[in-house]
Amino acid sequence: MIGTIPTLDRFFPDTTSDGLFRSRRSFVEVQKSADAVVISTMNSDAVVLLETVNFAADKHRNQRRKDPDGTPYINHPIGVARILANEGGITDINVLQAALLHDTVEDTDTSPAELEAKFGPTVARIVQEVTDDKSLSKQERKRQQVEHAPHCSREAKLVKLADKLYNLRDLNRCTPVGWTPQRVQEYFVWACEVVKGLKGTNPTLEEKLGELFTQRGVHL
Ligand SMILES: Nc1nc2c(ncn2[C@@H]2O[C@H](COP(=O)(O)OP(=O)(O)O)[C@@H](OP(=O)(O)OP(=O)(O)O)[C@H]2O)c(=O)[nH]1
Repeated sequence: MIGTIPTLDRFFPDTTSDGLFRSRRSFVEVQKSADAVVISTMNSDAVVLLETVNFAADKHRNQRRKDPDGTPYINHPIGVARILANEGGITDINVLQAALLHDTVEDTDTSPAELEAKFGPTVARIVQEVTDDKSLSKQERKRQQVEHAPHCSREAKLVKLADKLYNLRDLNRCTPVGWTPQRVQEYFVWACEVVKGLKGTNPTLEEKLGELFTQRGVHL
């Protein structure tokens, strides 16, 4: 699109210098060329997702997965978001952002207030819903996930479904360092109990989870 010289304020009337969540309008980049100002438009959702994945990558920068290769941790949240988009058919930007950020509060120094200031209340709320209370014992955290799953919002249920699908596939791919076959099986059994409370949210993701459980002799 070729146009006259605009002021950026005209295109970012609702954007703050440090806030992204209000800048949902078309992102307009102005480039001066020899004889005209070229205005190219870029999907604002793409910009928001780039900022979100950059934030998550920075927060998880020193963390690795438990697999023998020590895969960078950020591969997990990116994978969860990709499952939602590519397999779950999810286009809700808040859900995709929450997937990218889902372990930042639980596993890094990120606070819920920081997420709300940067990404808005909806994203912060979804992340909070999928965040375990690390002050509790592992047994109690696992119990609470089963108990809370049915009461989560649909958005949080989607993130939880994709999170479990990613982790179960990862367990089939390779065993985390120090895990016995029994511990792997126990994770499948426990994950199935959580997923039972998420049923009726996304048929495709639930079917794929069901197949993994069946292969392990566990039934949804
Ligand atoms: N399968 C797999 N999981 C890995 C790997 N590296 C890290 N994890 C994480 O380990 C957690 C599961 O391990 P557990 O021993 O059951 O839980 P814990 O870390 O809370 O003690 C999951 O995180 P979580 O946030 O606790 O998820 P969830 O337990 O709520 O599903 C999963 O994302 C890996 O290489 N493979």
